[in-house]
Amino acid sequence: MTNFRVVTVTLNPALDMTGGIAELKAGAVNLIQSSNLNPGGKGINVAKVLAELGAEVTVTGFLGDENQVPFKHLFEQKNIHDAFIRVAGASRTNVKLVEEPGRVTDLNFPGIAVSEDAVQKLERVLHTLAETHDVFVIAGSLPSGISTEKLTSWITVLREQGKKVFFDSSNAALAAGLKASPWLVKPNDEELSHWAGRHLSKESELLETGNTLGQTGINNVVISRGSEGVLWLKDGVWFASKPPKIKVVSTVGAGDTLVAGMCWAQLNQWDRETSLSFATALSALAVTQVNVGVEDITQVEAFQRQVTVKLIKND
Ligand SMILES: Nc1ncnc2c1ncn2[C@@H]1O[C@H](COP(=O)(O)OP(=O)(O)OP(=O)(O)O)[C@@H](O)[C@H]1O
Ligand SMILES: O=P(O)(O)OC[C@@]1(O)O[C@H](CO)[C@@H](O)[C@@H]1O
Repeated sequence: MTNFRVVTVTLNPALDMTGGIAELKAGAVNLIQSSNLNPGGKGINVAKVLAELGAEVTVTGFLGDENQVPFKHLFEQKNIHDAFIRVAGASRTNVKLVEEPGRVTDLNFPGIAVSEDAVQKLERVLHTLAETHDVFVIAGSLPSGISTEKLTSWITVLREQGKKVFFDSSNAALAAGLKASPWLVKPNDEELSHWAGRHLSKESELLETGNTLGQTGINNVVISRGSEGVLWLKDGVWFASKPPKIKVVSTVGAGDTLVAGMCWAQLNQWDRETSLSFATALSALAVTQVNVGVEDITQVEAFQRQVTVKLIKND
């Protein structure tokens, strides 16, 4: 019997303040035309989407005690189990400026520094959750107080316990997580380029770098490419998907939604084409709205019929 229990770990959550603007001018006064404030952070976004799809989700990580109310509301609304460690202070507010054609400028702040005591508390929570959960999603940046070595060791321990770890991060945290061979990684093309130390613009370059990752023991390498879609390596075989052409409202959280879709597909043990077309459609739908979430599953199914999936020759 499949269980649909998932833990998502957000070490550095954020309130996302999204502002709509016709055209952003650096160094000038910019008037914002519309605004939204939503609890976010990569693991929380994944949790929200998974909960809406029907998974039983537990969230953990570090949450500031001063502005936790919107997060708590979200967890209550979506029946998400709250296992966050509270830390003194306010979780960061990240600013997302969305210009008319859908271009997003992210202003991501550092977040609250985490104490050694809080780190130990989180380790105990992860240890307990590992007794009853097989799937963990670790996503987002590291706040100060969490070393990259810690991240590597957490993923290593979970993998040694046979857990499926989905991992999505960037910069030094991405490199640290990759060292522990998570079960699935989802860099976007830019993050992968940064990791590789060279600009990967062609599909062949992305495949080559993805193959290198696959050879390190990572079971699934999922590369997201915005409107170009997704490349997915599993068992030495690449598949590519292309989403339908859509009007972009905001791309914030599209990558998290893709991770949630891949995770949901795995929980359901769908075949590869179904998994990839579903996750691609789900993430494309995310782009048509400001916040992440699946209001209407029939919309996802309609998008899924327009996604193309093809096998790629891997030389
Ligand atoms: N303009 C778009 N049109 C259609 N689908 C899109 C578009 N942008 C993103 N997507 C879908 O969302 C997926 C993830 O997008 P992207 O590659 O931008 O992730 P990301 O950079 O990790 O996102 P973020 O960090 O903002 O959450 C893509 O692979 C694609 O399936
Ligand atoms: O600084 P990080 O943790 O890498 O990214 C944080 C963040 O940009 O990721 C989500 C979108 O993917 C947002 O909800 C959030 O603001």
